[in-house]
Amino acid sequence: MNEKKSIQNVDVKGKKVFCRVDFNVPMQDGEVTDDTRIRAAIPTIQYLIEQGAKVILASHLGRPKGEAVEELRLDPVAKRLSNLMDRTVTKTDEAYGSEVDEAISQMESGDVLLLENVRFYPGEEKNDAELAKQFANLADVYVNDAFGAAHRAHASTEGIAHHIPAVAGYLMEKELRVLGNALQDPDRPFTAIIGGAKVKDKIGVIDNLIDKVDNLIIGGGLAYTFVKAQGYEIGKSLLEEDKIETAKEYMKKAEEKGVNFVMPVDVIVGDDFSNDANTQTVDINSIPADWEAMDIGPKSIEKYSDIVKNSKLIIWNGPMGVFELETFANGTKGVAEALGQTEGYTVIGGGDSAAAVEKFGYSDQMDHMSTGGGASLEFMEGKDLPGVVALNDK
Ligand SMILES: Nc1ncnc2c1ncn2[C@@H]1O[C@H](COP(=O)(O)OP(=O)(O)O)[C@@H](O)[C@H]1O
Ligand SMILES: O=C(OP(=O)(O)O)[C@H](O)COP(=O)(O)O
Ligand SMILES: [Mg+2]
Repeated sequence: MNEKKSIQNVDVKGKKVFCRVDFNVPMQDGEVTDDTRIRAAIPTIQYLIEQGAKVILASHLGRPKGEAVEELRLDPVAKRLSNLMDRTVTKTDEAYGSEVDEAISQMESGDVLLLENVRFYPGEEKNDAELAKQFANLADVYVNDAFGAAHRAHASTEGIAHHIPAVAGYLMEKELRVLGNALQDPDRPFTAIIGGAKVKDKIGVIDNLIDKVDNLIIGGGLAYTFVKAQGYEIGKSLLEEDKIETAKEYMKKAEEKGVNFVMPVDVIVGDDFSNDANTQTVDINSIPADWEAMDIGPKSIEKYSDIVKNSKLIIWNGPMGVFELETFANGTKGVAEALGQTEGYTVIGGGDSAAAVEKFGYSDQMDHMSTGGGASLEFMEGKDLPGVVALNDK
């Protein structure tokens, strides 16, 4: 990262700045339920304002797959940012085009504009060259502060950087510095806890983590592809069918390398994806058909907590269960508590994991709360992040 230009190495005074942020925040009923990622981007936005730049913010929200989805518009995000910064944030209903051109032409130094969800355009995730140019045409300088999306080579995270001067924002810099330091010659025992719902994205990370960690704990929706790979039935639990063989290979590799591969020993199953679901606590080999495993059970929490308390470095990405529903929150709460109590160095990554830790009141006890889940995992694996690679060298 040292070799990439940062916001301080470029003149932004009075310039139009396209600033990619990760405002992919948890939402419910049109309200932002956790604004960690919005707050994390404020130092960069504030700096740009102080420099008299015209700040054009861009972000994705959710996975709208290239078309406009009403619930994924960024208006609630603009409102929250405006409240947090106590200033007007103009929001456009497009991310480029005549409405945007008009709004930018009205901007004065220090004004802040938020473009519409960039994933409403099919070219965003395809890293379409034309769309990247459209974005670049809006501004003089590109700042990437979206660490949480830096593992994506998309038009607003990668493509645009090839057209105008491109530098890292403060959040991007801080994330790379802190995560880089933690991973350099890690203290041991080194434990990784991986959960969450983005199974396809995250399962591959395990391969490289096995080469680095002493304990690899699996939980959340990610666990059940492994449970299935062990030969147990998983009812209606989250499954990535075509990753079962991969899961088997990873478990074998962990055994060969002497890595302690830790799976849930019991789970809470529900008959409905709601707080009113009927629930049962069952051993991992007894998940009933037609039920869905939505949290880890008490024996698993205890097992995971013991390992966490005896570790010197713990990285955690992905909730242990559907923590948004109180009925299935105990696993995530229990693991968060153990991380809060351990003397080891704790790194939490991911929009939803950070939201959970915040919700349960443990964020002050963590050593580093990363805004990136998939991004922090890929970085810690040693992979290059396309959103960083594309920035200008010093
Ligand atoms: N057993 C499970 N079944 C279904 N979804 C789950 C399960 N455990 C966790 N989840 C969901 O995983 C989501 C977060 O996953 P992910 O985005 O991968 O994590 P992060 O944002 O921390 O990187 C949460 O919304 C949570 O409800
Ligand atoms: O929320 C995000 O990642 P995370 O769930 O791993 O924390 C980022 O905004 C990336 O989103 P994406 O996984 O839809 O590309
Ligand atoms: Mg997430």
